[in-house]
Amino acid sequence: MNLTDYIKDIPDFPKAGIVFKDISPLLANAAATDKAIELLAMGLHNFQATKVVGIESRGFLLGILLAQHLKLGFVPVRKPGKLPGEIISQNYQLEYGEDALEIQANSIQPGDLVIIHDDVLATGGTAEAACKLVEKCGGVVVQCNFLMELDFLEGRTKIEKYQLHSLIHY
Ligand SMILES: O=P(O)(O)OC[C@H]1O[C@H](OP(=O)(O)OP(=O)(O)O)[C@H](O)[C@@H]1O
Ligand SMILES: Nc1ncnc2[nH]cnc12
Repeated sequence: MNLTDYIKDIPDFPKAGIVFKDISPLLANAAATDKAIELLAMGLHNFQATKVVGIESRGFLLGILLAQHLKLGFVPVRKPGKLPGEIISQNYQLEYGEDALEIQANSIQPGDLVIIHDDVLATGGTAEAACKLVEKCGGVVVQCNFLMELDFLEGRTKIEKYQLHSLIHY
């Protein structure tokens, strides 16, 4: 099975000039989803991870399945104003402007070994902010894990100090 058969290019979405990588066909196919999780999890047992962190919103979809597959708890990193209780925030640069991500302060304990999952690594700002949030909580990022990496955007340069694994490169 070739997972790229289940990822559809949508030209000019959400803006003109962007080719959006739509994972809906993959999610709609149980065997393809299963294969993606099996491949994402490969080698991860070696990291002795204690948590999987998924980034809102598409990072939740496979992130929770990955956490279950590894028998680990799942922790959401969310866009501002979505999480209750004590939260920790991290600002990051977008192509134009700034955004922020948040995590619940007690969701990661000092010493937790964390796998960060998202569907896409593009410019890398989102993943870098998620890594910083985990570290602000005292956790250690043991791997950043992506279904897809858009190589031409060079997002990996922002998170080059971490272990990085992307299943599919464009
Ligand atoms: O590497 P970057 O340039 O930071 O971009 C990658 C992020 O962009 C997308 O999320 P988006 O903001 O579209 O949100 P969504 O997952 O809720 O659709 C994707 O799911 C990653 O989280
Ligand atoms: N081209 C793209 N397709 C899907 N998600 C993205 N996130 C950032 N760039 C993306």
